[in-house]
Amino acid sequence: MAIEFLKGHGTQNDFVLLPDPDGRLELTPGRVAALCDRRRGLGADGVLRVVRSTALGLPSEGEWFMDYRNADGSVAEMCGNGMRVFARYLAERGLAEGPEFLVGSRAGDKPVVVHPDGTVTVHMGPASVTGASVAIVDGRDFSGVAVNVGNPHLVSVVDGDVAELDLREEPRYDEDFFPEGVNLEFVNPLGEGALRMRVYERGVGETRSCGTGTVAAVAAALHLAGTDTGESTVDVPGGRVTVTMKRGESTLTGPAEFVARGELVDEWWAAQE
Ligand SMILES: N[C@@H](CCC[C@H](N)C(=O)O)C(=O)O
Repeated sequence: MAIEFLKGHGTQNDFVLLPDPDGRLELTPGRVAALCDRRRGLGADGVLRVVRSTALGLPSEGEWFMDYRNADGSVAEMCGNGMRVFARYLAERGLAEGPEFLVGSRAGDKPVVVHPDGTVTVHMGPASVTGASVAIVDGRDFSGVAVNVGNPHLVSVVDGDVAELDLREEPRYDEDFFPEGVNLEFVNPLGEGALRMRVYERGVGETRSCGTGTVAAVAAALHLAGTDTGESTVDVPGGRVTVTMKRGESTLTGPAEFVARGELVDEWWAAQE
């Protein structure tokens, strides 16, 4: 059976899409890690399996479910950049009707709007501040705001330029506070309604963008300013997104691009465990 794939990205957070409407693929952690490997596979930060909600038996009112996996093969609740790419794929393939529709995720159903220029707005839902903790980079402590966007984040506003941080190794964090692991964002305010951000993603490493991370960053910045309402651009190494927050409810708008499509080699797929 030929297995189709597409390669796409949202602000250079890149994904392999696997259309699998009836949930027939045996998508093991080993196969996900092999697909995402930039030398022995296609290379990506994560995999987006395009599957009907009914095929997975997961509760969703949307016809389609974004089954997201990190590059190390782990499952995560939500991926904001992936959701934009996923929504554009459904719209362009004619699998979803109209520019506005619902997509299922492990963090709940997300209303999406695919704009005529190919950018996508995702209604991300609540971004909840859950406390305070500390990330340690290169022996330096960075206090941060913990934010849940369906998945866990710790956002640290940094005094110096975020470009100077060494994120080759995973920063340390309080494992008692984040028993499921955490995505770590480092942020510079750039003035009213503008942030710059770098991120070290759980299950991946440093990526060039993280959509849920940008929402967490804006929620944390607003929280520190004593509000839960506002709008901000977020510049990441891979581009720019815009986040709005209204009484803790968020939207994420940004690009969704496709690079390639093709078929996996059957023998290669079969050889992965
Ligand atoms: N890149 C994603 C987030 C993917 C999941 C994350 N690594 C986790 O484990 O929670 C995004 O754009 O939101």
